Amino acid sequence: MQIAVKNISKDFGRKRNAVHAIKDISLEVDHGEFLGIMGPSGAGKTTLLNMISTNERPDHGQIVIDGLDLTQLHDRDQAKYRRNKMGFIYQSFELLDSLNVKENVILPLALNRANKKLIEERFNYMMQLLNIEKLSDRAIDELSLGQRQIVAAARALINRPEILFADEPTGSLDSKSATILLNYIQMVNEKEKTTILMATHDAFTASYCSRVVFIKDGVIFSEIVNPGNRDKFFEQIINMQRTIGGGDYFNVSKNY
Ligand SMILES: Nc1ncnc2c1ncn2[C@@H]1O[C@H](COP(=O)(O)OP(=O)(O)OP(=O)(O)O)[C@@H](O)[C@H]1O
Repeated sequence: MQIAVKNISKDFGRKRNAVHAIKDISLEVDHGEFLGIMGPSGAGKTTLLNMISTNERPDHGQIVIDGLDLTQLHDRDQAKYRRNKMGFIYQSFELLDSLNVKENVILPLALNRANKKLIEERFNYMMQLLNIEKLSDRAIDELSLGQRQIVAAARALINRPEILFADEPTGSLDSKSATILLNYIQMVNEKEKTTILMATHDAFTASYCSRVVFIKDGVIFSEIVNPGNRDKFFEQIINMQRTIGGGDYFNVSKNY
């Protein structure tokens, strides 16, 4: 087991206005898993991801990764841990418009003061792996949304993170771009053995995972393991969404 989430809780606000975003959640994730986190809007998906990635501190409980209790680290050491071991992809890409594609992708290595040769090697490898070599010199505003997200994935992965966190990575993409991105993420999971934690409300996106945990109102409601067939898994996810309820997050009609 790589990640042990032990009895974490998180409240926002105070007293009468307090929101109990996460209530005593425990969860284990193995090395190389591709874990999906699903649940209705406001269920606590982003808060849970942010706590596991140390971007947010839990009020109670521990996050233990490879035997190290990250909740015991000071902010500065947590930031260093994130830089060295974790990669992030968000719905909004978070690329810097003032830099071109190459400059964006190599940024994590440049910030870590990696040597030039390593930067070139890793850059070429990543661009080839994700099939975006042609985009190297482009400006960010010359890219389609799908291309932007694959560039964001390249940047998240250039450091060879042990864990990739993806929060609604397909949320801004059309179905074709989403499919391309998900195939690349799955390939990276298999080829690089990167552990992936992905929050999504979209059943098709979640069907790429090896396991999906469903949260509702800040607690784990259930989980499903991919039976080894994506279509079947997709159906199981849809059925679980129906069981949980929770309004408009059912993205069933999306025709991929
Ligand atoms: N910074 C914050 N301040 C106050 N309340 C917050 C904050 N962040 C999250 N919350 C609340 O905590 C709960 C869980 O939010 P969270 O964003 O984790 O849910 P989610 O499942 O990711 O939702 P969505 O699918 O809509 O993104 C919600 O009720 C939300 O309003």
